Amino acid sequence: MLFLHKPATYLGITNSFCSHSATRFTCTSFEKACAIRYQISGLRGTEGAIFLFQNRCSWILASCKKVLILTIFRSCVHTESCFVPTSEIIAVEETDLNKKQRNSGKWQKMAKLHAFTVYYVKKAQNHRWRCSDVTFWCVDEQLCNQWIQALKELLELQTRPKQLLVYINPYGGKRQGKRIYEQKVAPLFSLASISTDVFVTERANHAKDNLFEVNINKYDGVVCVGGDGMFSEVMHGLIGRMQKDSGIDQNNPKAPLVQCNIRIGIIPAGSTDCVCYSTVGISDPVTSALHIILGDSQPLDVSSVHHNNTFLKYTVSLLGYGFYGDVLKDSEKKRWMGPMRYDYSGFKTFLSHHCYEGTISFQPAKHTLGSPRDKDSCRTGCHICRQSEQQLAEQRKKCGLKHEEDEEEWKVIKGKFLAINAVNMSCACPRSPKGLSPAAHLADGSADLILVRKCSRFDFLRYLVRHTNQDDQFDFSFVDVYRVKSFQFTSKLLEDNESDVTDIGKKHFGQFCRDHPACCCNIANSTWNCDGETLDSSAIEVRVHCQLMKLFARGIEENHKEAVSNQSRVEQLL
Ligand SMILES: Nc1ncnc2c1ncn2[C@@H]1O[C@H](COP(=O)(O)OP(=O)(O)OP(=O)(O)O)[C@@H](O)[C@H]1O
Ligand SMILES: CCCCCCCCCCCCC/C=C/[C@@H](O)[C@H](CO)NC(=O)CCCCC
Ligand SMILES: [Ca+2]
Repeated sequence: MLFLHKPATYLGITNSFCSHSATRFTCTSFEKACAIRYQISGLRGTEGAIFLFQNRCSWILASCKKVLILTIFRSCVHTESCFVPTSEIIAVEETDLNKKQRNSGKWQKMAKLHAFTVYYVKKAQNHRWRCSDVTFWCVDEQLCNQWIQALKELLELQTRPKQLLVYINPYGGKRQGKRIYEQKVAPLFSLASISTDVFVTERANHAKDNLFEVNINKYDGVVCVGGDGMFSEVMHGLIGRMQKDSGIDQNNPKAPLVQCNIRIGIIPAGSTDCVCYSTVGISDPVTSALHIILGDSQPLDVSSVHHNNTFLKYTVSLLGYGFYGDVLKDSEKKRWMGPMRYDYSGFKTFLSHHCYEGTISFQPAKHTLGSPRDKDSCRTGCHICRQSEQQLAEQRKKCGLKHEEDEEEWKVIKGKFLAINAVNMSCACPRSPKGLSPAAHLADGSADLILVRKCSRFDFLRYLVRHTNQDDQFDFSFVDVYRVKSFQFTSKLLEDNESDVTDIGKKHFGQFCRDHPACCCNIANSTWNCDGETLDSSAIEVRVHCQLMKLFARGIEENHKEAVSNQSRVEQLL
């Protein structure tokens, strides 16, 4: 149990909301406390933090402030302590004492007590977050209310969602979406006083169609419970609605799209959950719910895919031709298998070892500082993404929504490929923890284009295995990777058909290369896997739109080493 003294004193010492600058600190009589406070304020991440000291021995705080403060700090030296930034407090509630006292017999004999509970984010291993709580007790009702009021005011200052629109796909992944939402997410939203309008979808595209009709301005965000396919649906609904409301023609591949400011939260309940994993660092419904509650914001690049001036789809994770297109096509017939379908179809497609001939042309992304071969990955507060954000703002200032003519050079590559993968983000997921392109950025306005040329089955297996371990998957002579801002692809079959439409033999799908009977090259086209959905056209034109939308996420945080070392420095000071 923890007992507290007056909010002003406590918060003053610990550099919380009442004072952000050292000079405004007035508690000069407490020399030791002052010294501690000055040193704490020099630590990164402690601005505006309240410090909750967990202490196994319980005491009621006396009125003598000096003794009180020193007592707190002294008694913390050898005990557990933690500090919680105010931005990571979930809720503050008056505590139901009847319930608490039943659990703690010794307090029953005492005078009337008052208490409140602070719910906060506790960071665990592997980017997992949990809701933890600490209860503060007090004999003085007024003091207790003063604390509750002070903390609630502090929470009001945070910009957090209050009203959310939730779509649940009951059939995604292992068909657990509804249960996950009701048992793990809804109680947290209610604790954080978030109101929700919940739709359980009844068919594919239900959520997307609904987003064109609802009064979207009523909501601070949209939550989708499901996998990448469900996220894609919600994203298409929101971006499409935004363009429609602004009179932008999505069929024009060069149209500058209007940014979508309403954030999407993803509660993972699908088969791959790549977007969630790549933006949060883990596929875990409670962690995602807490990111939504705190009102985190992560901008995201979105690519548009067109064919012959017709809009096909948007993509944020994988746009893959060849291997991943074939895996998807085969796996769609096996949906009943659940997430296992990808393992089955993956193995089958690997054995078939088809390669496809075609031409890729692309514009290298010269505006961004990074390269796909960088050793560092995109992390929370990434400076490369921030630089792209600044460029975007400058460009908007200069041209507004006008389209800027793009004269930059195109590179052309012809060949036979086992896989052509374009990824807007790393595409990390539980199957591949560092993803298809570990150094790809979430919001730098570029995609990584990975070309896997024809090679032996054994070499392709070596390449695939590197998606699952720490080795560099680009360190192969048959793999090339480019950072691009746009690209086009045309299959050889289509090129031939366009140049010689009378050659009927070439239109026969499913045949193999006639010139070289032993060749694995498939005359038929593969299909594009666009974030887990197949595209009808093999010839496509792709353009990356920098930071077109936002998620309730903060990117993957650096390992907790830094946070832990901050905390232990605070402990040392105490
Ligand atoms: N009620 C529904 N009935 C049938 N299909 C639906 C329904 N609601 C949504 N869908 C569609 O189901 C598709 C797949 O859903 P979802 O992405 O949630 O699961 P998944 O495919 O198992 O996971 P992942 O995309 O991560 O591999 C989506 O494209 C979505 O449009
Ligand atoms: C011998 C060991 C070889 C193991 C190779 C494992 C490689 C796994 C890489 C996984 C990359 C996933 C990229 C994300 C794609 C999503 O947009 C999409 C929709 O959810 N999922 C798939 O297409 C599902 C794709 C699943 C492919 C297996
Ligand atoms: Ca990107």
